[in-house]
Amino acid sequence: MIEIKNLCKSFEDKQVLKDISAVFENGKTNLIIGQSGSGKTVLMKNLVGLLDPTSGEVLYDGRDFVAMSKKEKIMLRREMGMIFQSAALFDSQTVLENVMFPLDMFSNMNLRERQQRARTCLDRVNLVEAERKYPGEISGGMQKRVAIARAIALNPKYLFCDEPNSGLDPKTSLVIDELLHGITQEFDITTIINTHDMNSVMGIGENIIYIYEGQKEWQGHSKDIMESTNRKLTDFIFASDLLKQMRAAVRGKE
Ligand SMILES: Nc1ncnc2c1ncn2[C@@H]1O[C@H](COP(=O)(O)OP(=O)(O)OP(=O)(O)O)[C@@H](O)[C@H]1O
Repeated sequence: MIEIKNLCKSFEDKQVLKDISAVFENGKTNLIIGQSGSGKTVLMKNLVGLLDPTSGEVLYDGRDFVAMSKKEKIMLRREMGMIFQSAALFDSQTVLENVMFPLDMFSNMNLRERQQRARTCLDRVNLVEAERKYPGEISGGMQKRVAIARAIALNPKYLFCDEPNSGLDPKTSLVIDELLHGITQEFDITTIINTHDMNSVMGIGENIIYIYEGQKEWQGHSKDIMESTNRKLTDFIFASDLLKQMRAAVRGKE
């Protein structure tokens, strides 16, 4: 579980995050949503330590991340897996080598053990057959699955995903969402996903935090969205006519 308390972040005189408190639960897919420029990326960067909050607390299972020494932060980072918007794979390394990379860097395993662990992770994302291929030889969806396999190689307690579905078609996005959701439950990970994808919001939004102009405007489950009377949230979620009609149909049936 990750908890943030009264988190504020300013750049010079511009306040981007305004007093955000929230809990991101383990075993659940926690989603951060909001308009472009609302502060989602800045929030995620404060969580993983790429930015320091101006004030407030970030607690990893009660451990105060902001107050930690550099060495303690490095230790904690080993418990974090990250999936970036672009899959961020090494083009000159095979799929297997890419997944082995964090094990090469941070584990004491011998080569055989590292290969075995990487294959187990590739198996979890149904990609064992691609282990000898290079990133340039596989599809964008497959690259994302390799990135997921790499992110779980060290058995992370916390998983951060920045726009995991960007550039993917809806069907492939669904595969990625199901994978992230499945892994989160299976390994009881605290997963935090920064997303614009409304299919993800409705499909795997177990704990959604809606940021509006740097403030937490709403928090809840995707099931609560249909019933919500929060105008800022519904204007954002149901921005398209199709979604507006779907909502009207659901509410009409009640
Ligand atoms: N290093 C920085 N210095 C100054 N301002 C910054 C910095 N990083 C972000 N900002 C500002 O913070 C605000 C929030 O940016 P952020 O990237 O978090 O938005 P976002 O919600 O992730 O948007 P998007 O959905 O488009 O990625 C923006 O106004 C941005 O210009």
